[in-house]
Parts: sequence; C-alpha cells; structure tokens
Amino acid sequence: MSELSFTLHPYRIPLSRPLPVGKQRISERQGLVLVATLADTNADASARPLQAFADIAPLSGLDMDGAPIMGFSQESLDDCREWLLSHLPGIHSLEALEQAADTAPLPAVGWGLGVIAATLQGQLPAAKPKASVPLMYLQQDEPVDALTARVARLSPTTRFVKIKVAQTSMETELKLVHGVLAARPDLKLRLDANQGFSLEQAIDFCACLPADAIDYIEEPCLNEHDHGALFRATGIHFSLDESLSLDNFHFPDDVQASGLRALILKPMLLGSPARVQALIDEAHERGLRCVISSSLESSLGIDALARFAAAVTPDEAPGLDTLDAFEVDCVVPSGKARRLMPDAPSDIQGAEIGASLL
Ligand SMILES: O=C(O)CCC(=O)c1ccccc1C(=O)O
Ligand SMILES: [Mg+2]
Repeated sequence: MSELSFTLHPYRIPLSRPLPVGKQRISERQGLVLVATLADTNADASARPLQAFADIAPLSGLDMDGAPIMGFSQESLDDCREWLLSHLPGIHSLEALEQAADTAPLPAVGWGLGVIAATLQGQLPAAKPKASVPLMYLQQDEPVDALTARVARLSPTTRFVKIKVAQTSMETELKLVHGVLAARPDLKLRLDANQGFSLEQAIDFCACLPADAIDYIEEPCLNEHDHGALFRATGIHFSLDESLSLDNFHFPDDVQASGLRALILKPMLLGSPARVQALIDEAHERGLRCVISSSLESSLGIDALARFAAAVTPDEAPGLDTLDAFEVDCVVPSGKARRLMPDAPSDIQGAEIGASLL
C-alpha cells in the first residue's frame, strides 16, 4: 500500500527584463508549486518517502501594461488553484493521479499532475538533452547591432537560433535576420511571427530571406489558411504553436504539400504528458517534426520540460531558453544566487513562495 499526499504553494518571480508573450511583454511570472509525497505504508519508518515537484503556471493573467494576455492559456491561475484545492484531497493513489492528469479540464493542471505521476514512477529521465535553441529578440530600444553581437558570441556548436519577428518594422527585422546570418552564416534560423503578419506582409518579408537558411517560421499569419500560400510563394516552411491548443486544430490532408514542417509543443498549454505524447506520435507518423517549447515556466517547470523533451523528442533541440530573465530559481537550481523552496516560505525583493494552501 502506498499513500499520496500533497502541498500546494503559490509563487511569484520578478523578471529582470520583460519577456515576450507574442506581441505582449510580461515583467513577472506567477504559478503554483505542487509537491507530492508518496509514503509506503508497509515499509519501515526509515524508508524515505518519494517526493515529486511540479510547476503549474498557465500562460494567462496580465501583461506588464495591465492588459490580459491573449492567445495562450484559456484557464487562469485562480482556475487552477480552485480545481486543485477541490480535487487533490480525493487523490490517494498513483492510478488516481494519472487519471486526474488525463481528465483534468485545465491543461496546466493536467500537465503538472502528469509530471508528478511520471516523476514518482521514474518515467522522466534524469539526463537532460543537449543545449536548447537560443531565443533572440530585440529588447526595447536595442539596436540591431547589439543583437547580432550577441549572436556572434554564441558557442560555435550552436546550430539553430530562434528570432522573434513581426514585432517592429519589417525593415529593422530584415536587417536583423541578415545581420544574424552575416555573423553566423552556418546557423539555421527558426523565426516566430506569433500570427503577426497578413499574407501580403509575410510574403514581402519571407521573399527577402534566403529560404535555405530558414528552418521554419512559427505561426506566420494572422489567418491560418494563409500559411500554405506563403509556402507556395516563398518556399519557406512554417510551423504551428499557439493554434495547436485550439479545439478545432487538425492536421493538413497533405502535409508535404502544405509547407507545414513542425509542431511547436508547449505542454503547459496542451495538457497531460499522455496527451502531448499522442500529438507527437500522430505528428511523427505524418512526417512532422516536434519541438518541445517553454511557456515561460520557472526553473522547476523548465527542468521538467527538458527531461520530457529528452524522452519524447531526443533528436530535436527544444526551445527552452527563457530562464535568463528570472530573478530567482524555483526548487531546481539553474545557477541563480537565490532559490525559492516550498518548505521555506519567503518574500525577498518581490520573489515569493507561500505556505501550502492545502
Ligand atoms: O519556443 C521557444 O524557443 C521559447 C518559448 C517562446 O518563444 C514562447 C514563450 C512564451 C510564449 C510564446 C512563445 C512563442 O513561441 O511564441
Ligand atoms: Mg511560438
């Protein structure tokens, strides 16, 4: 017999510089740390209970201007907290936990519960994959040269770089992409427009780029029906990210002809590991690549994503380069001076973790 118990801790982490969420920016991140303890009631008292931690942090709430974050998680952090507070007390076994992960109506909760279940069953590998893909975007008032200088300093073993586009003027962004390629002609670029272009703009932009240096462009057009036309006009492949969490997502009938090259999977927006795995299996069957990607999780959440990516997409570099701006680590160290720990509630300069709500 084994017995599961939980604690649930709210946290808030300020960011040292704003991070992009599509066209919006956030200056802090909030979430919940779920801690599960599995006590083996048959074992002698010296047997250590197993513990597992998960970050539950839907990508919703307010941006740095106080406007609601649009286009990512449907559920709020309050929704997650309420669901967990009412359902966790009824979960006593790993079987019940897995079932809750797969049936929870809130994707962020499904992912977090599933991470706990997988951890307690030793299903998340300890080894993390090789480096993730560096994320590059122009910070406010930053000149293009400063960004290309950052690219020039990347490790020579770096093969891919991700660049945010459709954020400022097309002229600036073309200069940026060409500047990056001038600094490192060997790089393959993953561009991300977050649905920021009309078809006309996307064609104008992509027509000025060397197609063989572009791995793909994520969510190029506001209207998803325009992506195929962009591919036919420019030969540049596209990938899908935020539109995957919509209920009406379906694979194109002819993937090769459509220009779709990859799915960018943000598990925090999609649900339980089993659900994400099913999407990956179907994508791979259709010849599509799958790239696990961050939803701006804390170091705890990024660690789970890195392990998950090592297990499910071992040949693909994940997009997890979003921890830099976090002022503190959370549970899992990533090299920062301070770390939030759920057994030591604290509030230091705006970074805080609370006592359990359960
Ligand atoms: O995918 C990556 O490499 C990093 C994560 C990322 O870009 C992102 C992070 C939060 C919200 C949206 C996005 C995005 O891909 O558009
Ligand atoms: Mg994206």
